[in-house]
Amino acid sequence: MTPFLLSLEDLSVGFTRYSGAARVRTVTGVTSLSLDIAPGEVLAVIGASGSGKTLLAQAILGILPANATVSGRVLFDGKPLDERRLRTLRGREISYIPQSVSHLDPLMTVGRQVRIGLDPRTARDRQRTLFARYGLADDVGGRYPFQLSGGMLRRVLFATSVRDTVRLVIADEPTPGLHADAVAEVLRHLRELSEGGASVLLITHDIFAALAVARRVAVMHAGELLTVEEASAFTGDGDGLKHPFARALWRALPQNQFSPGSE
Ligand SMILES: Nc1ncnc2c1ncn2[C@@H]1O[C@H](COP(=O)(O)OP(=O)(O)OP(=O)(O)O)[C@@H](O)[C@H]1O
Ligand code: NI
Repeated sequence: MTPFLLSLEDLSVGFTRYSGAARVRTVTGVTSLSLDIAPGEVLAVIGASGSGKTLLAQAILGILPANATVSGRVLFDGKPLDERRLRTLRGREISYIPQSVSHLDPLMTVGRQVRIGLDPRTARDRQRTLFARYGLADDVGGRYPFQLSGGMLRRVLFATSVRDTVRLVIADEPTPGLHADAVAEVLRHLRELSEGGASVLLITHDIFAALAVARRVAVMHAGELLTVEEASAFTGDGDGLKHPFARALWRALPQNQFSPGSE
């Protein structure tokens, strides 16, 4: 039995693009990516916009865009995560906190959306518990997404995606546009999930958010996973980082103010 909850083996995602009359071009979104996540581990994936982070999440969840082709293997509990297993695991053992609050249904009250997938007999009680956990007042359940603030919508997304049975949480950019307190709150929720035993894959642009919760940080660039670094190595001048790209990324942060010629 593998010690890993999730293993990606040589995962690639490509797109077919039609340019001109019949010329077909394949564009790679993710190239030969291999990665393991241990039970209860928080692993962050960082990388610039377009580096393939969301595709990685979508490949694991089996929700890639229709024009994507995928190869390689995704193992959950050491067994291939095929469409059939995904159908039973998604929303129960594997949950997804999507990049955009536009994943919420604009025409359904947020309370109903939080109750989707819950046992109908206990759904109302569970909703109350989840709302309390994420600091949402009870009456918020009767409102529609457009009636809530961005921060409240983020918390609703957590409430819709988090179940007691969850073993893997994939959070895609849960913090952009939030003020510092709200970021800290989101990170605290992710940490709580991992303390409860779930593995967390945190996708983010924000390296400091990543370092606040993750033990390891995977660095993506142009569809490739360049390196997986220990979070503790992102310190000082980054000498402990294995990969030159990770060192460059770290040193280029305005917070790290390395004067030219200081190396
Ligand atoms: N449906 C699609 N058709 C063609 N190309 C796509 C499609 N979806 C994504 N791509 C391409 O794949 C690459 C990776 O996209 P992805 O959404 O994974 O990036 P990302 O790292 O999540 O970026 P961001 O930080 O902006 O969310 C991009 O270059 C994008 O143009
Ligand atoms: Ni993305």
